[in-house]
Amino acid sequence: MPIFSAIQLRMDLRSLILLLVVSSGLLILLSTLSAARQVQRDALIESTLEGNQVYATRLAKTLEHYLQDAQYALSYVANHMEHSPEAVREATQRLQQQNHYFNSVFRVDAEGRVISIWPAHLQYMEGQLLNTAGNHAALTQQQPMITPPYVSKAGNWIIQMSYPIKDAQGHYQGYLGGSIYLHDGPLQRLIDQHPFQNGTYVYVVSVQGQLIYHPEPQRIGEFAPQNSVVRQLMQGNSGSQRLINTQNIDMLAGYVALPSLGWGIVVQRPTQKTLSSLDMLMQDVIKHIAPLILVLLPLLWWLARSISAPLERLADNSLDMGSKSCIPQLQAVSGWYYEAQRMKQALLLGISATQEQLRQLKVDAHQDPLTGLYNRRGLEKALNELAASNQCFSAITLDIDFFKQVNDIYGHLQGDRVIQTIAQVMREQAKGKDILCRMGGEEFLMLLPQTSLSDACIVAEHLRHEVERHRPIPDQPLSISLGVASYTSASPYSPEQTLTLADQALYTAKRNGRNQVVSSPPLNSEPNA
Ligand SMILES: Nc1nc2c(ncn2[C@@H]2O[C@H](COP(=O)(O)OP(=O)(O)OP(=O)(O)O)[C@@H](O)[C@H]2O)c(=O)[nH]1
Repeated sequence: MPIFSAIQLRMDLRSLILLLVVSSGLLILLSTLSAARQVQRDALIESTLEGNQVYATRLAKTLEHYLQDAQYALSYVANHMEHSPEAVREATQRLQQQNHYFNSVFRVDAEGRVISIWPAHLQYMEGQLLNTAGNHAALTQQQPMITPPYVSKAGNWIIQMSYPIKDAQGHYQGYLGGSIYLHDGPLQRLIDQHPFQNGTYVYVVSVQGQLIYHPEPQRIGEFAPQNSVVRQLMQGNSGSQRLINTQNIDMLAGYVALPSLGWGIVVQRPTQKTLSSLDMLMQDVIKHIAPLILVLLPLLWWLARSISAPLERLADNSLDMGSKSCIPQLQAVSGWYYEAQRMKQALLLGISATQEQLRQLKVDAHQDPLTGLYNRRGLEKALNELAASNQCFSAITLDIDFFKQVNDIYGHLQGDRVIQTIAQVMREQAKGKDILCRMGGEEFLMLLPQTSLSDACIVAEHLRHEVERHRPIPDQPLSISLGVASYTSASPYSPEQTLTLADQALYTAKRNGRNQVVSSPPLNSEPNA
């Protein structure tokens, strides 16, 4: 047997309904969760990108103001500074200590020699030629500027801000400079003023693609032009995007270019961190749905059972459609829904019709169609019942005399009428429990339960007389010959042999001249009539 049909046979309607409902429910739930997750995910990514860009814009403005303020403070002091060594020292000290813009402030002459520097621990450099990238840039350009990041003498990544100093004739006299640490300095305090708990961080990049600030200090000074956001900033573009960064991490970045400084600010958050809240949200949703499912499952089971139960009972009860209890049992099944009700009605109609046909078949099998009396099969059944109940009975066999003549003279239809008349007379003479039978042709038999031979002979004589009286064919006299025998518990003959005795008596009656009753044994020799 193919596997599929084997499975089909085992699967009942209840399991099918459950399977269907549970699987479609799960499918709907999963697709809803998946769609909700997708929508939520897109919204989260969108809002994170937007939030990062807004924050980058705000930070850019703050940074721009900060550096403008620092530049202004530097220019103001440079423009108003006295040239005496004490005045220069006091000015550098005040600028460094009061405003907190710079990690160090220094006055450098036109050759690049340090005239004054603050804080105090750097004063060993005074009088020395300053050999830094910032110094070279300031001396070369001789205008207000901010350098790209470089490593200071003390080994720190810094940027240098400088403002040129000129005498009354406009001759270049050196510059006033300030250094800003790119890590652990005012820049970091400014950028990290709002610490993030959610994995978000900020970095600052120059138009050359060099990291000016990064929370991992070892990365400051690194060039990252392969980073797509850095590339956008190098072209002066602002915006937001999802990207894989140089560390191969999926990021959501908002970025803003600061053309006035030649810098770009990037605020970014790992995508995975953003989406982790989504997983928690989904877990919450499932936690809320799970009890509902637990309540629903038994309900579904009950529903599936209620749907399948009437069909199961209809099927079970229909198996025994021949039994009398079948119809009442089917009627007791509650067909609470349309299809079950229709199936119940169809089964009741079908089984009633089948039972009626069976009944008719049984009747037909035991009945002679011309007279309505029992046929030979009916006789057998009646005889078996008599034998089973061990009842005594008498048998009268009878045969129409010269019936062939009737058929020959008047035809078979008239012959049939005569046969029906004999049957009618037998019915009229019979009592309630008497069994009437047409054995075939014009031969009949009467079984009289609980009747002695002498009483049976009286009945036989009545029959003979009544037949003689009837004239179904007016000009044709009608008579019958009869043989009678009896069966009792003391009888040496079986019930079947008793019928043979009656038959033999009938032949005797025929031989003796017909139209008479002969008993076996003859009446005067009956032992106990
Ligand atoms: N009309 C009709 N005739 C039948 C039927 N069955 C048998 N017969 C006829 O009954 C006749 C029986 O004839 P026989 O057996 O010679 O007996 P009989 O003429 O009655 O003579 P005895 O019995 O010796 O008195 C035959 O002609 C059969 O054709 C039937 O159902 N209808």
